[in-house]
Amino acid sequence: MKLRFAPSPTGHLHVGNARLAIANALFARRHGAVFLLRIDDTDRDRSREEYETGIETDLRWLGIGWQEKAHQSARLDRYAAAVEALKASGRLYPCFESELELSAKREARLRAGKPPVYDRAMLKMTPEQRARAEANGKVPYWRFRLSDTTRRWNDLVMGECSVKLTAISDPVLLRTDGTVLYTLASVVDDLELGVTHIVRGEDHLTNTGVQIDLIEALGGKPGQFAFGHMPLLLDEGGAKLSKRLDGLSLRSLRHDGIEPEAIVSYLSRLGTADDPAAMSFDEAAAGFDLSRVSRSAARFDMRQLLGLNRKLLHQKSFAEIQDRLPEGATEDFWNVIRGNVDLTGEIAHWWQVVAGEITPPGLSDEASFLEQARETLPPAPWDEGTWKAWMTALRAVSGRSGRALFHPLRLALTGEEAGPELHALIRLMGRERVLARLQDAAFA
Ligand SMILES: Nc1ncnc2c1ncn2[C@@H]1O[C@H](COP(=O)(O)OP(=O)(O)OP(=O)(O)O)[C@@H](O)[C@H]1O
Repeated sequence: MKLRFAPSPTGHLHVGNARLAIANALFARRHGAVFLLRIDDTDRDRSREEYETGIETDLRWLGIGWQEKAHQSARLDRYAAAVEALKASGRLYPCFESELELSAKREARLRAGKPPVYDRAMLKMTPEQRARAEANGKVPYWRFRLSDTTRRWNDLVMGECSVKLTAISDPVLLRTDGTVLYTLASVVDDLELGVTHIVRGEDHLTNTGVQIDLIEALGGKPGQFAFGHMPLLLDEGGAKLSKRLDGLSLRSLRHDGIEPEAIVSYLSRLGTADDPAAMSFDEAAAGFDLSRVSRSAARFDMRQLLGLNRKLLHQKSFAEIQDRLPEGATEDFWNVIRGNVDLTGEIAHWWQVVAGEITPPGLSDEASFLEQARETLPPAPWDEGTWKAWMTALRAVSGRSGRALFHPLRLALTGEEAGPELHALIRLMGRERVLARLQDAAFA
């Protein structure tokens, strides 16, 4: 078994692309199949090496490896050979009509109440007519003559699908400049590189009937491939994600401090009836089933992803996160803050709170209370009973309790309205820092 993920290196992978990469990788892991990374780089103007490097970085970050890699740009001779074979079998025929002529024909057919399908006029051209056109400097493009049949397949996601080829215009597979179209390149690759399962986005669904026809014309069997078309992923506003728009890229999520496991967990169960849960790559693979994926478009929900990220961070041990903690950060520090971070980027902030500087909140209204807090602060050394002893003393001198007692303290000590438990934070901060913070807040 072999699956492939085939991105074009024309931008950074977004979460929609990632959904497909993850689906292929999980399917491959679950069934022990080979994962092929195919770089669809035939668009020389838009393809860039840095994007290809970026795709590899993103995939590795998600925990996706590949056993094989191919570049379409290195296989142009294979596409040329397929073109020759199709010409020889008469399935590829030359056409000379201009865009203008074609649109006039389309309109005439529509006016006559017929579907605007190409009329195959060029199939009837005699060798003399063709020679004359070429002598006049015209260069043909080439269309693939579709079978007069309906192609059917049982899609792994969409269920029973069919495409009536007589309702479709014969597609152009070779341009006047000699370059081939994606449909041809993709089919040649899938046939020659031994792919067995084609799992891709719904944007390729309408083309599948044509591809099955082409597979057969190139010597394959119509049922040789299993197809699965996953619905497109929309952004929170309902728009289709695109590399061109650089929206919701994996790169930006990584920079924002999202964990790769959160993305894999979220995207592997998106559009299924399963509740989103934080899981490892192997757990995600074990329960992955394309037939459970909804057939309608899914919407990306950042809150769900952040929720999973928070859970995953909470579960991480010091050893697992250590290399991403600020220098000097201890296991105690991690255990105190880990329940309070949505994103790894927030860790540095809490490190500043316990071991660095914060902007003092202006609490001059609370100056006398903060002074009482300084006076009642127990002497060093501190232990687990310190906080309780301090609060008992402070309650007695200030007459405060509940929020009136804790809120100004939290603000003065951390600069934040909410966060990890204060009793744990003060032990990480140490007595001198606590005293300084109380003073700074009173005079800010
Ligand atoms: N919004 C999306 N949701 C789900 N899958 C998508 C989405 N966009 C692309 N894909 C899938 O991602 C895979 C890689 O495709 P490709 O590199 O052509 O991405 P693309 O974002 O459509 O590119 P571009 O924006 O440059 O046209 C394909 O299987 C494609 O079907």
